[in-house]
Amino acid sequence: MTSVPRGGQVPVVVVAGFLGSGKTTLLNHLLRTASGSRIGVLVNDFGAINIDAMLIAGQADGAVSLSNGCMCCSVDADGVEGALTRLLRPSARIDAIIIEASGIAEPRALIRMITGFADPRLRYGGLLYVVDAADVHALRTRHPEVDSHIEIADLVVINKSDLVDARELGRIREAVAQLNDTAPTVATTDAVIDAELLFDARRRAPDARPRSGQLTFDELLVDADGGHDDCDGQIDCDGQDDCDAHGHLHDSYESVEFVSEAPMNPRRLAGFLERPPAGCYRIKGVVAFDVPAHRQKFVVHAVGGFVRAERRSWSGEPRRSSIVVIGAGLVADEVRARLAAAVDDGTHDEHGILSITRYLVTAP
Ligand SMILES: Nc1nc2c(ncn2[C@@H]2O[C@H](COP(=O)(O)OP(=O)(O)OP(=O)(O)O)[C@@H](O)[C@H]2O)c(=O)[nH]1
Repeated sequence: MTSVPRGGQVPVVVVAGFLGSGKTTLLNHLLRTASGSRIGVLVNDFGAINIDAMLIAGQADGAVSLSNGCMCCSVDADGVEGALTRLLRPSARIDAIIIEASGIAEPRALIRMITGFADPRLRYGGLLYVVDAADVHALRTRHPEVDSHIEIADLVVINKSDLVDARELGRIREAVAQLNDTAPTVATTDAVIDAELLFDARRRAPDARPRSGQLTFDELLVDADGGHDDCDGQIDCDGQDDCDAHGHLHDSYESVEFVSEAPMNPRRLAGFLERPPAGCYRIKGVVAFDVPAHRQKFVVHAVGGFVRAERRSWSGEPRRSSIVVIGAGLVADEVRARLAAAVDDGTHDEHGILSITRYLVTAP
């Protein structure tokens, strides 16, 4: 990827990759490790509930989240432009901006949107494309358009390399190189990459005022009139030049959201994650259980056949479960009915929590 020129333009790096490949994990890693740099983050999630923004380190610290469907296709690019403009104001003193595209965004349209902004303080910083090592071959068969995304990447991160052996990793590298022989590839577990690959983290002038890490949400919104976009969870696409979207991945994907104020039953929720409804590819959510010693916030993920859970603390937000199910051909009523059946009805189940805790990973 390119480094920041002395002129001081802020690079805008797009992080894209299919559903569940590890984009949020990567972003979180960068936010945790690039402590010397101030990174502005735009998160674009698919669906009305922005789970990704909830999962960004520090509870959306420094994140402007745009839950208006697929960013590349929002008719009104002002939402993105406005957010970028806020991040670019001098008082924000941002070193780099990362846009996490939704898992079914069309990177080309996003890149055109960024390069189309006539703001001299901004420069396109490249496309980082994340692939899931365990799924990339099947994904390319299912969605051949992924090849064209890899072709235009400036850096390809082959994530989840822990799930494949060295020979398979070699095959994936070869396949990526056949599509794109100029972009470097990095094989990672838990998307651990060096921030220097994305932008020059040493850019700050020696006499610059000390900075206190990431911007807070409030700092970002300080001069935001209207702030976040009016979002209705719809994907708006009018087929403009910047949005020759027909044939985009999101055409065939939809999401179903489920929110419960009552806690979930761990065993039944685990059953849902392990045997997802027909057409489901991806499930993610934050979940509350009413189980002694397990009343923390559980973050649950299912991608393909893989389930993962993390335990975090609630940081002031309501103890509520929010789950997003993404797939093709989902029957929304059935999905919601199955999740409703996984709400805790008070049935005693002494060891039920084990069906979730067995999937716990230590947050990287
Ligand atoms: N085994 C394994 N799991 C990983 C790795 N990186 C991420 N994951 C898990 O994969 C799941 C999806 O990761 P995310 O970072 O949320 O993926 P994403 O690309 O942001 O997903 P979408 O927002 O749905 O597109 C989570 O359960 C992660 O913990 C890895 O290197 N190995």
